[in-house]
Amino acid sequence: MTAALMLELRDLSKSFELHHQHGARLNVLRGIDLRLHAGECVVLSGPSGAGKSTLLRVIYANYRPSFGAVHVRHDERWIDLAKATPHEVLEVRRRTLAYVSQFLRVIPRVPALDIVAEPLLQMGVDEPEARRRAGDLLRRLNVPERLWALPPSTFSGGEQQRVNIARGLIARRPILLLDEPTASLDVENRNVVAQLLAEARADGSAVLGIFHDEDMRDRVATRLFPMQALEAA
Ligand SMILES: Nc1ncnc2c1ncn2[C@@H]1O[C@H](COP(=O)(O)OP(=O)(O)OP(=O)(O)O)[C@@H](O)[C@H]1O
Repeated sequence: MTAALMLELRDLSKSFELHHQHGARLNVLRGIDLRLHAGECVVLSGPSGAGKSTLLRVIYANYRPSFGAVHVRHDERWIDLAKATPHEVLEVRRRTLAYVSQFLRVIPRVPALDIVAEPLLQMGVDEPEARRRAGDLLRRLNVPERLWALPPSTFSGGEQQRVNIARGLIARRPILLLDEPTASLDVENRNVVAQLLAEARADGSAVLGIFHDEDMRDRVATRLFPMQALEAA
């Protein structure tokens, strides 16, 4: 059986208007076509400035593309996020699309355990179960138990990143977008993340990510998607 198509980008382009430079335009993405299937891990590769992070942000609907389509399979129907309403975007993010960036957006005064459990609570999992699963995941990611009741604002970069990964992976989503989620992690914790991604793929998640570390890229990628920097318009 062929794996289900989960995400399809068609002729996608993105340019930014540079307001401080008299409205000059910077072309970052042009004519991107990409198909992502369940169980795949496609890694975006290419030099700094090639538009890798921009592409993930366009897919997550943080940026609207200048041209083209972002088709996402959501509840067995297709939604073009380039044209979706804000309500549809939120629905897709709640159940279909997860985005794990390099940095944890710390919510003041909320303990690490609650930050990780929150996506499960939003899906209707009861609180004791959500907190138990959050603890299990933090333990796997070697976040010491003494930190779980504390807000992560004082955590080290690597500890914050592991809380961020736990929050992003705890509620299994069909499509995972990962922007350098392992940049500040040591080898042992990178291994844990590689294992968690393998489990997500085995469960049918489709993964699209950026990993600058070559070793990590080689371990997790089923395919590379090369990108090149464009000239300014
Ligand atoms: N909001 C924005 N407004 C204007 N220009 C932007 C914006 N976001 C990104 N850019 C520009 O788009 C280009 C691509 O940036 P992007 O961060 O997507 O590259 P990247 O391939 O992820 O790079 P790196 O590997 O260094 O993280 C850069 O020249 C950047 O300055």
